[in-house]
Amino acid sequence: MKDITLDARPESITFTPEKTALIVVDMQNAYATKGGYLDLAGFDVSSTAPVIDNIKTAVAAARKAGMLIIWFQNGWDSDYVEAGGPGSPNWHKSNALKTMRQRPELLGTLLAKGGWDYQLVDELVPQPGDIVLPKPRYSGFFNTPLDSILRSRGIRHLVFTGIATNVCVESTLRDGFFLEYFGVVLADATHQAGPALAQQAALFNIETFFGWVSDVGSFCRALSPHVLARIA
Ligand SMILES: NC(=O)N/C=C\C(=O)O
Repeated sequence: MKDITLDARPESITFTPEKTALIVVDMQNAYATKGGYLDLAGFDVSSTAPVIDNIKTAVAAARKAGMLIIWFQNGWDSDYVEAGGPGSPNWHKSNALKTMRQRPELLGTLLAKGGWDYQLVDELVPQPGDIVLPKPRYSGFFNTPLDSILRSRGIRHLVFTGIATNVCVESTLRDGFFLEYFGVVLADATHQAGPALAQQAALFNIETFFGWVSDVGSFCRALSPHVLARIA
């Protein structure tokens, strides 16, 4: 197992691919497809197609390099018991729940397990050996087995892709920081919920306070000698 060095901001970062996970956050129809939750709630999802392509490229490179791939799906049971009632801030702040309160005909559809909105987009298909994890809140560390999955494999470095940069990606990376994980975001494999400034602000926060920011081209370039060495 050899280390690789990835060009990143504010400085390059070195890690062992076999001891690193690529985390794909919430690439569900809800967040990336017209007619899904974000679109119905008034967020712009018109430029998510290149992000999906870039995630596909990053996942393929990571898999060849021996990295663990973890896919998150955000949501709840179709009765929304897991979402929490009025006693939970989630009930008050979740735009999916708010949208359904405004449009009761959508109840049971947005972010509901088993439905189209909850499904990963057609272009991104987990493979045997990948791990698919449901999560009930923005952070992938909250009420999920993520930490023990990573610790049991000796994984300390996390490479993040997915939607939304400023919500679930940033929340998971921040919680990882507090748990002593090194978090890197591939900026062109992420997309914000909200205006472009939300993307810039999230990347600024990550680069300055919580982790590192790179891109899919740099990630693939950094991994390619490692992939060739694994094949030889
Ligand atoms: N996956 C996310 O970043 N989600 C953002 C908002 C939401 O789920 O309401």
